Amino acid sequence: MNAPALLPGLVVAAHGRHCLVESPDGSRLICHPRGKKSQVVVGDRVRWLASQDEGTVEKVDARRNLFYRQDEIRTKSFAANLDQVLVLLAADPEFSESQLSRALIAAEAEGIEPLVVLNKMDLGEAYARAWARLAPYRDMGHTVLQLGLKGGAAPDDSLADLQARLAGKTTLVLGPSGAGKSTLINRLVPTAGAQTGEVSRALNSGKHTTTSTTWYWVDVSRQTALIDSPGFQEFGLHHIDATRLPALMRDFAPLLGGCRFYNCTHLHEPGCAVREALNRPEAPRITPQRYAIYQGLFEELSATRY
Ligand SMILES: Nc1nc2c(ncn2[C@@H]2O[C@H](COP(=O)(O)OP(=O)(O)OP(=O)(O)O)[C@@H](O)[C@H]2O)c(=O)[nH]1
Ligand SMILES: [Zn+2]
Repeated sequence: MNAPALLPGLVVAAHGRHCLVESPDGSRLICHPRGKKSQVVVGDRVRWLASQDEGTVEKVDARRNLFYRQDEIRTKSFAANLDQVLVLLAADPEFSESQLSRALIAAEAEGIEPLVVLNKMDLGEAYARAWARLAPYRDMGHTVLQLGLKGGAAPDDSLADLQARLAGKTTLVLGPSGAGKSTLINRLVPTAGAQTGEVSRALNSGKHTTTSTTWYWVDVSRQTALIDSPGFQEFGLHHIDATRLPALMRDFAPLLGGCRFYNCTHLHEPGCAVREALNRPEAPRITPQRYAIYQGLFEELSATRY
């Protein structure tokens, strides 16, 4: 007897020991990974085998990239095969530069293009302040877009610009609570509610909890996808070695090689090009905020791990 054929599929949600796999025809079914080797994450392309009304994931295709972050001490969440990461911030609540920097470093480490978006354009003064705090990120070469999802501050133009950048791509959407992540997804994905309902019914046996990472198709032709992932607050970078940090920070990277010592940590060495750029008024510059973030992360990632 021939071995049964493995079927191709895409992981659109994962929860505990089971996941939801979508076939090329759009149909979805619950699969269980076979053994530890086939641990899957959202965005994985897999080969699966039907078994009664469910299936088993037999093989995970090689990943183009894998986006890591750490929710708690031990729980890590991932998504794979991403084209870009959208970090959604808002004028209010005030965003944390540390969280933003961590997300940017995590994306850079996997070669995934980050896109920073500042929402709530209608909040005049607070918006101007938040936009100014993002100036260093624009200067270091990040794409930073304006967005107004509510309040009539030219919202349609800003949304159209963002939509054009998402088209045909798979984008992971991250952001602190209250920035407008759900508002954005509901605007871009008219069927988001139905898609979420289907996933929670399949994976959480009826409980409407959106605690897991979820894939949304934006268009009926299934070319554009958004992945919604909770847990931006605790953004651990434990998979990154401290010495890699400067190369992953776009304001630090161009200065590397200008230090007197080839293995400069940029913390205390004389003749350090990074520290010379600190407080400089014009580019290339390192702001005190970014330098403090680097110092903190360096210490965090150099600490002995058990
Ligand atoms: N003023 C203003 N409020 C907005 C805008 N976009 C979203 N909001 C509001 O901001 C609040 C938070 O939006 P959500 O979409 O729930 O934010 P979220 O990021 O999903 O937050 P969590 O569900 O806590 O993760 C809601 O009351 C929205 O109506 C905007 O452009 N301007
Ligand atoms: Zn240095």
